[in-house]
Amino acid sequence: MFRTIDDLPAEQRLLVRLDLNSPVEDGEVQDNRRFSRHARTVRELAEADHRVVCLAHQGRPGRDTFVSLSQHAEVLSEHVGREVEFVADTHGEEAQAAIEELEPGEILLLENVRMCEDELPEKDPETHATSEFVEALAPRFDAYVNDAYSAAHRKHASLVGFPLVLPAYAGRVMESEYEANTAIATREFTGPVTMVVGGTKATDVIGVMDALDDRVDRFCLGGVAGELFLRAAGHDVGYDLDDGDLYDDQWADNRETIQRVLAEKGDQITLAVDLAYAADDGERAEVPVDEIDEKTEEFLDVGAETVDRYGELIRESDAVFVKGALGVFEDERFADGTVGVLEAIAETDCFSVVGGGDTSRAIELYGLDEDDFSHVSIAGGAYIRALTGEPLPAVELLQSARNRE
Ligand SMILES: Nc1ncnc2c1ncn2[C@@H]1O[C@H](COP(=O)(O)OP(=O)(O)O)[C@@H](O)[C@H]1O
Ligand SMILES: O=C(OP(=O)(O)O)[C@H](O)COP(=O)(O)O
Repeated sequence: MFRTIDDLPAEQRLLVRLDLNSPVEDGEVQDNRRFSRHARTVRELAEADHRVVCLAHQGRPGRDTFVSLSQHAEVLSEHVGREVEFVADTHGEEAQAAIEELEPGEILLLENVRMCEDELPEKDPETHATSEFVEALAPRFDAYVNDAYSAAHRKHASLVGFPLVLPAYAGRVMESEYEANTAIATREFTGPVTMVVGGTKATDVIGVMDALDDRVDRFCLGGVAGELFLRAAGHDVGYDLDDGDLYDDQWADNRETIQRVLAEKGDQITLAVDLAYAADDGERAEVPVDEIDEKTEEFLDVGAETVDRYGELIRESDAVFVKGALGVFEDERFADGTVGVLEAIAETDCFSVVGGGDTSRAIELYGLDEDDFSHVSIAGGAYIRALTGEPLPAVELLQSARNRE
């Protein structure tokens, strides 16, 4: 394991890496769970009289979401309940002056770290540790805290460079995400383990099923990926209507794998028995999968019978993991599958983890209580990698930093 902020000496000058990467609409940064989660770490550090200098990224160069972090400082400040000063500089003179002026308990957010050209190239930690960026900032601090679990799959300077040159600690988000997302591999469960997999990306679903078939007793499928598996099982669904582009390319790329997974792990796989679509009057309608001779509708959710069956399986489970939505829950008419499954989980006392940036959004959208789940992840790509057992470089560095001491 790694050291956490419980192990920090008193009154440190801390460089704290957060992941505040957020949706941006019409130039406006949207508040989301990443702010509230990281605010807990930042508040705890400030209340302990550390000097807290935060580093974070937003978007990628060339994209609309690549904006300054000035708005992030305001949103973060509201969640922390203390002023978060912002400086429009990553590591130059202005940033260094603001860092020097900081008093114990004060919080500063530096500019979008991806505006610094040393940050983004994926390089090994040793190279990043000797970059101008890391060499300019590191001497200003006593220690480095990484709380950016959801970016831990990236080998960027701010994630892998500092733990080589500063004592390194995990923040509260890093700690809780790591523990929950590796639970599927590390915890012993006494009863059945169920995994609900959906969403739009077949490769994610296949990767999870391939990596976890010895840990998971049954997979409940939905979403686009679920429809592709229905196609592999011989149903006349899982292809694009007209000019859609969700199914056919994924089918061409993954057909053999989906068929292999279905053949090898069929006993563990539960597929939808009914699907939902928008009828001519715009209302939700459902059809049993066995009655579909030809796909004439765009299926946007699993049906009520499927939700009942998945609910039964969840109630029998000792642990449930969720990756990907069962339908287009952003449209209220097609939220029944995703919300029905989340409600079933919330009502049980099984160990539960809900992940995937989009899927976890359904929790607040439909008024579910986050506390009814063991863990709601704020990670997307890192969550998938954790489930499939792929290493997260920034986490490994926190672990090796501890071993070096
Ligand atoms: N049948 C479907 N057709 C189109 N989109 C779907 C369908 N089912 C689920 N989705 C979409 O999948 C998205 C979530 O998928 P994905 O990005 O793979 O998962 P996450 O980011 O939550 O891990 C949701 O935004 C939802 O609208
Ligand atoms: O939002 C993030 O990842 P996610 O979309 O997989 O959750 C992280 O901030 C990483 O961002 P990146 O995928 O631009 O490197």
